Formats: sequence, structure tokens, C-alpha cells
Amino acid sequence: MTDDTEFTQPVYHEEDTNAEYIADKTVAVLGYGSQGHAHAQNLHESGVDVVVGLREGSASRSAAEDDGLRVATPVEAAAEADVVSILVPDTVQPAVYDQIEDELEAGDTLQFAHGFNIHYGQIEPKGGIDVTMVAPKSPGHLVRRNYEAGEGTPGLVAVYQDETGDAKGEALAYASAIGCARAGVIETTFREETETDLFGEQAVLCGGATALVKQGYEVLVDAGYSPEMAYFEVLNELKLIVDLMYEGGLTEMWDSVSDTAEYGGLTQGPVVVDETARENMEEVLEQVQNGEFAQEWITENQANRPKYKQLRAREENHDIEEVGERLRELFAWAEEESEDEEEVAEVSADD
Ligand SMILES: NC(=O)C1=CN([C@@H]2O[C@H](COP(=O)(O)OP(=O)(O)OC[C@H]3O[C@@H](n4cnc5c(N)ncnc54)[C@H](OP(=O)(O)O)[C@@H]3O)[C@@H](O)[C@H]2O)C=CC1
Ligand SMILES: CC[C@](O)(C(C)=O)C(=O)O
Ligand SMILES: [Mg+2]
Ligand SMILES: [Mg+2]
Repeated sequence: MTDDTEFTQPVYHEEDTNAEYIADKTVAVLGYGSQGHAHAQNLHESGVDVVVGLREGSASRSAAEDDGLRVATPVEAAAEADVVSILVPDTVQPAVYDQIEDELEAGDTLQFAHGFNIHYGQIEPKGGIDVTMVAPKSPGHLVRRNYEAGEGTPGLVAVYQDETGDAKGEALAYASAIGCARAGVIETTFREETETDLFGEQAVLCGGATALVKQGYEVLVDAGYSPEMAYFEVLNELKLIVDLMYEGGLTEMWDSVSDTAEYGGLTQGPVVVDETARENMEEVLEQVQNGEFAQEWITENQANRPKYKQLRAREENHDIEEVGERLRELFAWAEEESEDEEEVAEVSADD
């Protein structure tokens, strides 16, 4: 474990994990979507016995089978497994838990990649089982891509219920098997993971970033600039700037851009994302903390997602989407070329 004095919470790496905790166990991965396909394949390639649990007629079945995995129904998979990793959408998890609850035996583990349903009381797990979380801090497709590249994805580990005394050891072994311990696994609680994850995706990563991009695009286009220029300026280049922050923090990004960009950014950034934006962020956090957002999302799902569908359609029809599609098509050669280069590198490595 990394020296505790360096971090506020314990951080675990490969050397802190023990594969023995899951070596003789069967892991059921319920769902084969973004996280499910990554966990199932990474576990399998790490030598863990995996069965994928999918509903009858599942559209994901052929993908899982083509990837060389065994597929069963969620109930069959849970019956067979010692560890059940529940990787279907958060809104579906309570119903899936109800289906599989009887299959969970004393000493088994119910595992999550996000704490929503435990934290907001939508799943009340039975006694006698361990309840843990291994939450990669990344979209599932990167969890898979990083693993294949021999790299890791940072993750979180938390224990909600520890009936066996092995809950954390087993969760860390799982984190290692999906590649997270290669990068580092931070210990947290279900509450902290749930509330920070929801805040992050709403205020900054998904909600905040898209709102900023759209507003920036609209301001430029409304002022008479071409949509193509606007797209490049506020969306395409955003990735490049974020990559620099990801690699070396704010300082490396500021070092890399021109002094003019740096001065303008440092002075105008806080004008755009001002004190009001901060107050709005605090309100978002409060609604996450007091359960108001969770209740709204649960009710929205019970009503078959009317607001979600409307907002999603509006997003898909935004002008920036049409411009982006055209421009990305223009640069498709760049991706093809880098894929070709990767293939050549793979072939050379095989030689
Ligand atoms: N997306 C991400 O990268 C991240 C997700 N998480 C968490 O991981 C968990 C899984 O999320 P995510 O990977 O996005 O999920 P997905 O939306 O990608 O899950 C899709 C899978 O769930 C199955 N599924 C959907 N509806 C049902 C249903 N009613 N009954 C049974 N199976 C169903 C689908 O099967 P079918 O093919 O049959 O439709 C498919 O296999 C969540 O807790 C999420 O918060 C955590 C970190 C990041
Ligand atoms: C940022 C969105 C996320 O929290 C994630 C990929 O980590 C999610 O719920 O998908
Ligand atoms: Mg997240
Ligand atoms: Mg999330």
C-alpha cells in the first residue's frame, strides 16, 4: 500500500493484491455493456472463471459469446457464482437484484461499480453476504482498451458489508484482475463514491463540459463565424487541451499554450465560470447529497423517461452534431492511419 502520509486515503497497487482471493471462484458478470464487457473479458484473460448473465433474447449475447465467454441467464449465473458483479444500468439493478437474491448464498459477494442503489436504499442486500464496490474511474471501453495495452485504469474500492472478513481482499483481487491495480485503487465508501461520481458527471465531466461547449459554439455562430471554425475552436481542440491537463496537470497545459492564451484564459475563465456557476454547482451537490436528484431519476424512470428522451433528442439535433459529423468524416483518414500503424506494430511484435 502506498505510504498513507502521501494521500488522505489508502491507495493500493498490484503488490497489495492477492489473486488467491478469487482464484478458485466463479464470477458472474451481469450485463455486457460498457463496464460489463470490460470486466468480463479482463477477468477472463486474467485467469478468472467468468460467466456472463444476460436476460433472455439479450442483444449482447452474441458479442459475449464471440468474445469467448460463457453466457447464462442472470439467475443461472448468480446461482453458479461466488461473486456477482452487477453491471446493468443503475435503474435496472433493483429488479435484477430481486431476481437473483435467492441465489446468493452465505459467503457470496454482491459487487457494484457504482454505489447509487446501496447509498439511496434502492437495494437492501440480504445478510450473510459481502457487499463491495470496484469502480473504475473511466468509461468501460477504456477499461478494456487500457487492459489490452498492458496499462491500468485508476479505480475505487469500498466495502459495505463484510460477513466473511475477506471482502476487501477479494475486491482488491478483482480490481487487479480488471487492470485497476496497475494504475492504483483508492479506498473509499459507497457514500463518497456515489456523491462525488454524480456531482462530477453532472457539474463538470458530462453536464458542465457539454453545456460549455454548446454555449461557446452558439456564441461564435450567432456572431457570424462559420460553424466549422466554431466546432474546431470549442470542441475538437478541447480534447487536446484536456489531454495536456490529464498528462501534466494545469501547469503543463498552461506551459504548452501561448502566453496570450494563458493570460486570456487566466483572466477570462473565472468571468465565464463565475461565482454564480459555483453557487449552481453547490446546489447540484446539495441535490445529490439530500437524495433529491436520485428521487427525480427514479421517478423519471418509473414514468418511462419522458424528460430524458426529450433532452436527448434535443442534444442529438443540435447543429454542432451535424457539423461535427461532417468534419470528423474529413479526418477519418487520421484514425485509419493510426489503426494501420497499430496493426503493423502488432505484426512486427508477433514476428
Ligand atoms: N458506463 C461506464 O463507463 C460506467 C458505469 N459505471 C457503473 O457501472 C454499472 C453499469 O453501467 P454501464 O456499463 O454503463 O451499463 P450499460 O448501460 O452499458 O449496460 C448495458 C447492459 O445491461 C443489460 N441490461 C439493460 N437493461 C436490462 C434489463 N432490464 N435486464 C437485464 N439486463 C439489462 C444490457 O443487456 P441487453 O443487451 O440485453 O440490453 C447490456 O448487457 C452502473 O452501476 C454504472 O453506474 C461505473 C463507472 C463507469
Ligand atoms: C463520467 C460518467 C461516469 O460516471 C463514468 C464513465 O465514470 C458514468 O456513470 O458513466
Ligand atoms: Mg464515474
Ligand atoms: Mg457515474
